[in-house]
Amino acid sequence: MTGGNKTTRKEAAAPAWQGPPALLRPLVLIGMPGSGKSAIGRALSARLGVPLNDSDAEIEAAAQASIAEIFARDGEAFFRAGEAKVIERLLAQRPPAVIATGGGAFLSPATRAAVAREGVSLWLDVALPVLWDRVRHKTHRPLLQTPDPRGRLAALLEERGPVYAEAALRIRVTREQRLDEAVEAVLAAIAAVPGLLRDPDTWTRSLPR
Ligand SMILES: Nc1ncnc2c1ncn2[C@@H]1O[C@H](COP(=O)(O)OP(=O)(O)O)[C@@H](O)[C@H]1O
Ligand SMILES: O=C(O)C1=C[C@@H](OP(=O)(O)O)[C@@H](O)[C@H](O)C1
Ligand SMILES: [Mg+2]
Repeated sequence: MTGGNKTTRKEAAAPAWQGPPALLRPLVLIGMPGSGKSAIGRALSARLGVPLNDSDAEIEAAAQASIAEIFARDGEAFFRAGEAKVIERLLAQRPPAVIATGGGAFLSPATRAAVAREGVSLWLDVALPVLWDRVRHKTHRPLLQTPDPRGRLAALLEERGPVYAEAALRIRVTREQRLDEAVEAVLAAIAAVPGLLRDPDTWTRSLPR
């Protein structure tokens, strides 16, 4: 630990963006629970000066209930239908936002088609042991409230991996990578996509060497 000194050189070199919204199309983060969609999405949106829309948070606000309550009260199918509608709506919002999806959202063929049409998808690919360490002490994910949550997580990764692989972009995030480093890796990947970032050179020039 570095104690209370929170202002590192890297943080000082990467302030929140003050210019016009940098994204020209929505960027849709996909991946397993614990892959960092919400956390990376939040930091990346501040970096780019665009809104962060988290589909789970939108659903919770609309239903005035937590994801766990919605699963228990209305069932997963109801949640999935709401999730698909919310993502369609977020894709149409302007200025284009960073959209953090829930881990199961990209499994819907209709959602995959809408994302490919309107935006750019990016898979945060994180290995099972890292995912497990991040989610094991959390209780807000109903799919993992089972007698064998690690087994469930492994099964979900096995089943979903080939579908996540359909994303336009893929970033492998390792255990060693800090959140700000993962954000820079995402930025480098999206700067290489034509028509996604305004003035992509601005972003690649600011990357640490
Ligand atoms: N690159 C990273 N390094 C360290 N911790 C991370 C990283 N990405 C995410 N986390 C942490 O892992 C946990 C799960 O992340 P979260 O963003 O909620 O994942 P998701 O939305 O994909 O389920 C959070 O506590 C978050 O702060
Ligand atoms: O993987 C899933 O099917 C889910 C992931 C959760 O979001 P995170 O991926 O942000 O944890 C949330 O949407 C819900 O609990 C279902
Ligand atoms: Mg999330």
